[in-house]
Amino acid sequence: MSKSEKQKMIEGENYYSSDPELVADRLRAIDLCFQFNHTLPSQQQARKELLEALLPNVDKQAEITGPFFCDYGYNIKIGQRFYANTDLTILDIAPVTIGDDVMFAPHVQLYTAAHPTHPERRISGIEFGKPITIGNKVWIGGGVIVCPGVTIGDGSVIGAGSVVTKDIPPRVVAAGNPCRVLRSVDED
Ligand SMILES: CC(=O)SCCNC(=O)CCNC(=O)[C@H](O)C(C)(C)COP(=O)(O)OP(=O)(O)OC[C@H]1O[C@@H](n2cnc3c(N)ncnc32)[C@H](O)[C@@H]1OP(=O)(O)O
Repeated sequence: MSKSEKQKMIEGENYYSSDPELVADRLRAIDLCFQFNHTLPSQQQARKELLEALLPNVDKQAEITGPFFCDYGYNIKIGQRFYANTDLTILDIAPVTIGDDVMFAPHVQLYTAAHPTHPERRISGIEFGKPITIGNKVWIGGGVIVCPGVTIGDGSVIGAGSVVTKDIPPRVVAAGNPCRVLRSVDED
């Protein structure tokens, strides 16, 4: 049996996002994001239920300030004691895996989504994703963009405004565009 466009998307193969199953999944997710983003901060139970419906693979105690945006929701896994400050965007075409005790500052953007750089192939509508993995005890500073395929090691810190284009090892402070290792966290 041939793979569905959804299977191809999750497995990082070329796929078409115009596939009806994916269009329906995205509509469901962005409706839930919209509803979540239009609750009052004090509507704690409603916010919790909306996040649980949107993010079935995220620890139920995760704290996401909002506004929050994602494409599908079911491709995002987050461990215990997660906190995200305002305006988190996760384009979860491919799996996004976040460990325990992770903290995001405002305006963090995780992009698994990619399009061909070749213009004629790009306008054909074909696209693909690459997974993003963030280890345990990571702190990501304000305005950071994490590009497709990147892994950030356990215990690392990413400085504000960084664009992370390549893997970052465990237990380092890294910053800049492109993001480079500055020092070990153990020098603190
Ligand atoms: C939930 C929440 O998190 S809300 C809080 C939001 N706060 C933030 O997002 C702040 C994030 N913090 C940072 O970006 C900090 O600069 C850190 C943690 C990355 C680095 O802090 P420190 O280890 O104290 O580094 P320090 O200030 O000594 O700078 C060391 C060098 O790195 C450079 N540097 C530090 N941060 C950055 C950065 N974000 N981008 C580029 N370069 C940087 C400095 O300019 C300095 O360069 P130099 O050696 O040429 O002078």
